[in-house]
Amino acid sequence: MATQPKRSTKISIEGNIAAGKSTFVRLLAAVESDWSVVPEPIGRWCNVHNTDDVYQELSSSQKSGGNLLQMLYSKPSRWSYTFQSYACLSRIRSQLQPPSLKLAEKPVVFYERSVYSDRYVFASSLYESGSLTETEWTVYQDWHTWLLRRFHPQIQLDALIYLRAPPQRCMQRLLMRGREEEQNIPLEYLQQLHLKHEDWLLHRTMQQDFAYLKDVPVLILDVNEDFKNDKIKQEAIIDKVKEFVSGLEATVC
Ligand SMILES: Nc1ncnc2c1ncn2[C@@H]1O[C@H](COP(=O)(O)OP(=O)(O)OP(=O)(O)O)[C@@H](O)[C@H]1O
Ligand SMILES: Nc1nc(=O)c2ncn([C@H]3C[C@H](O)[C@@H](CO)O3)c2[nH]1
Repeated sequence: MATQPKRSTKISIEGNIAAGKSTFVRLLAAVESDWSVVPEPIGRWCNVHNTDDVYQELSSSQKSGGNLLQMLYSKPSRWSYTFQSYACLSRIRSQLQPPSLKLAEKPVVFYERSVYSDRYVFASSLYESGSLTETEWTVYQDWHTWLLRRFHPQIQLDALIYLRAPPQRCMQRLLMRGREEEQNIPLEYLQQLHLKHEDWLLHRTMQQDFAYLKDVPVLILDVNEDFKNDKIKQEAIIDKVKEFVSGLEATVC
C-alpha cells in the first residue's frame, strides 16, 4: 500500500520590501533537512541569474514578469491590477505545489510571502493610493475571496513569521541591493507597506475575510540589525524559529 505523504507545516515569511526575506529563507533552507523554501515568484523574476539552489532558470513567459515589475513601478495606475492578478495567481500556484521533501519526517515549508500579503498589504495600499480604481479593487477582492475559499484547506497556512524592520532600514537595503526596477520607489511607499504589516501582524487589528487567520500564530523577528555576516546573531535568530516550529508541530497533525 502506498504511504501517504506527511502533511507539511506551512509557514509564510512576511515583511516589507528588502527587509531581508530572501536572505533569511536561504539561511533557513540550510538549517534542517526537513525544511524547504518556496521563493516568491516575483522575486524569481528579478533573480534570473541567481545560481542558488532555490532559484531556477526561468521560462521565457516568466521572464516577462521582470518587465511587469518595471511596468508596475513606472505606471502604477495602469499596471497595478494586472500585477496583483498575476502575483496572486503565481502565489496560489506555488502554494498548491506538493512538498519537494516527500520523505521528510516533519516537513516544514517556508513561503516567501503569501496570498494574504498580496491582498492585505500590497493591493490594499495600491487601492488607498489610487492606483487601483474602486471597480478594480472590488473585482480583485471578489475573485480573491472566492478562489481562496475554493482552495481552502490546501493553501491554508499554519503560521506566519514577520521580519520587522523600520522602513528607513528597508530603503537602505533596497538601495544597496540595487534592483533596477525598484530604484525610484519613494520612502513613503515603504512607510505605507510598513503600517499595513504592523496592523496585520503586530497589532492584529486588520479586518480580513478569512476567519482562521486571526488565530494563526505569528513569530515577530526584529531584523533591523545586520546579521548577514554574523554567525552568532544568525544562530540566535534560527533558534527562535526552531522553537516556534516545534511549538507548532505539537499542534499540527
Ligand atoms: N540582516 C541583514 N543585514 C544586512 N543586510 C541585509 C540583511 N538582510 C538582508 N540584507 C541585504 O538587504 C538586501 C535586501 O535583502 P533581501 O533581498 O533578502 O530582501 P527581501 O525582503 O527578500 O526583498 P523583497 O521584498 O524585494 O523580496 C540585500 O542586499 C541583502 O543582502
Ligand atoms: N504591488 C505588489 N504586489 C505584490 O503582491 C507584490 N509582491 C511583491 N511585490 C514587489 C515588491 C518588490 O519590489 C518585488 C519583489 O518582492 O516585488 C509586490 N508588489
